[in-house]
Amino acid sequence: MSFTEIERRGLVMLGCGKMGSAMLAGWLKGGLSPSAVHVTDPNPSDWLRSTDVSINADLPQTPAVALVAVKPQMMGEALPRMASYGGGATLFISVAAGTPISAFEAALGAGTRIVRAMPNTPAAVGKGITAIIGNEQAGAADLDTAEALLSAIGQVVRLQTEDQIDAVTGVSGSGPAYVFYMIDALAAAGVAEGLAPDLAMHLAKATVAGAGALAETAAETPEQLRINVTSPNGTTQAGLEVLMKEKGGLMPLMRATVAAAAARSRELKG
Ligand SMILES: NC(=O)C1=CN([C@@H]2O[C@H](COP(=O)(O)OP(=O)(O)OC[C@H]3O[C@@H](n4cnc5c(N)ncnc54)[C@H](OP(=O)(O)O)[C@@H]3O)[C@@H](O)[C@H]2O)C=CC1
Ligand SMILES: O=C(O)[C@@H]1CCC=N1
Repeated sequence: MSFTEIERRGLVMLGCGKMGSAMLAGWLKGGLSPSAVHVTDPNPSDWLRSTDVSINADLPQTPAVALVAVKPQMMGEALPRMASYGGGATLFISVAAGTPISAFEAALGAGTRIVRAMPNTPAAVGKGITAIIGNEQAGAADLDTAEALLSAIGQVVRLQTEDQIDAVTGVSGSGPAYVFYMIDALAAAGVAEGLAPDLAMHLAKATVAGAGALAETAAETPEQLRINVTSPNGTTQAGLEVLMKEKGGLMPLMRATVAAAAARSRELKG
């Protein structure tokens, strides 16, 4: 399936909140015609209204793609509206945490082509990462279509098995929230050391953004990049002796954080 087919048959979005809007912004920026996009959402945002996409109007009969971006808790209410698209003519892409492919097959029919995806919010600036996995009916062309669509908002990785998505959710789906909290924590620590709040936040944001960019592009591993910052018996060593404590340090804390998020993802399956 090509974008030409999406332009011809349409793309339907069920739910267009934070994640849906991030993706839609990427697609519109990438050249997708607003007239090809049909959104169903009870509370369209001002941003969504400012685009020329069709909102809560008549939907195409057999869109090329139906994107499901409602909260998992709303799925039971929202999905039946898409039942007429089941059976194979439309490719479904779901970004919902927790909701397994089997739940879509049960609601939409076993012949339905479904790609389950786990993106993250840096998608809003084209810096997302999305993991995808298809059901048996989703062929190579469907995965290529999903990857092409999701590439508009960042990187795409393919999974081997659906159960990997719980750990992916715990790492990269929820991960931006951990990093944002770390920015707050770093800034608050700067304020506690006497810096003005604005300056502390500026330093914290730029440090996390810069370290992230360096980690992504440098040939060295994150471990080596850390070593590069750490002068023997210097300031970083003093700081890391706290952060890297075996008990109560960041490693066990992050392990417990990701485990809790992944466990919640498994739990959402119901
Ligand atoms: N936010 C994130 O970082 C990530 C989210 N996800 C997944 O993306 C999905 C959406 O999350 P997010 O964008 O954050 O949530 P939002 O609440 O921002 O967006 C969901 C949207 O769906 C609307 N909605 C509710 N009920 C229906 C319905 N019956 N039919 C159509 N639309 C409906 C909501 O309206 P209203 O506000 O009125 O309820 C809202 O606008 C979730 O399943 C989540 O697991 C995946 C990865 C990352
Ligand atoms: O918190 C959540 O459940 C969603 C899934 C990953 C990020 N946000």
